[in-house]
Amino acid sequence: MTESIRCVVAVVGSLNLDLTVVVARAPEEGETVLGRHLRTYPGGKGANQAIGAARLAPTAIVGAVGSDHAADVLRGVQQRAGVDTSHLRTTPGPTGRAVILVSDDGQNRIVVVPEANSLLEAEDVTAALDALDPAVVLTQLELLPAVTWAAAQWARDHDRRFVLNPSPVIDLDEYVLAGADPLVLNEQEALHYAGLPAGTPFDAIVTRLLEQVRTVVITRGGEDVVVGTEDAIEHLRVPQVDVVDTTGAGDHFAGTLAALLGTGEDLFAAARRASADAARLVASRRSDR
Ligand SMILES: OC[C@H]1O[C@H](O)[C@H](O)[C@@H]1O
Repeated sequence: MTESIRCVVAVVGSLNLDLTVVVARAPEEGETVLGRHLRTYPGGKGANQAIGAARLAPTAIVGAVGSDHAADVLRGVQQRAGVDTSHLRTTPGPTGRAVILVSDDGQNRIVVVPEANSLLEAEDVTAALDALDPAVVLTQLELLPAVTWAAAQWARDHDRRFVLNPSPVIDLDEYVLAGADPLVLNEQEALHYAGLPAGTPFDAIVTRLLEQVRTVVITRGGEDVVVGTEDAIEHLRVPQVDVVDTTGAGDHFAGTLAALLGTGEDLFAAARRASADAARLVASRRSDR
């Protein structure tokens, strides 16, 4: 008899087919620019995070895709990465899409059209987490607020680690924020949730966030990663690389971090390793990842 492997990370999250246009520079308002080429890639913050986590620990994705070809593509990509897709719902209609502009400096601008992602319901999440019984629940904010709430509530009720990547930025319920351990976010998101203006010193931002959440990890691109707990705030150095495409790097960071935390790594060590992995990703084209 084969023993089933315990799920370490359950990613409650979005899956999108990314339509990516590479441009020399992003257009200004009212301006037209020529794109270099258009490519499609499997994406969605949840899907990207699940792939990052699955490299290090048994991982499942809890989400929804549509009933189109994109759904087959995304499910196949998850399965080939070793992600358990048995809690991926198929809903009538299209799968989520994202339109992404990547400019020559490697930076991106993203518009997400949620489609099937917005059909995932709180009950789906609770039932899936009951069945998977993960050590860590990782989520972001491309799903309905009630779904995020259900993920946070399940983790709290079952005393499991809740890793929250509050992206894209919305006005988030205090209850959801309070469970975050850690809250994983970038600089702009950190300013928003801290309610502080640009230019505020990072330790002050972390201190403010720690009034709302248990632990904080702020990724600052090539600058550093700031990790805050009730005992210490540390600025971790990140590897310096030539930036090719930053798309999905933050997701990869969050997935890696969740997997390492789920396997018993300490937060500072996990953030160090996750930033090294994310740096490697940023230095490569998505087609080569
Ligand atoms: O973080 C990058 C991701 O954001 C959006 O979800 C896109 O689908 C893309 O893959």
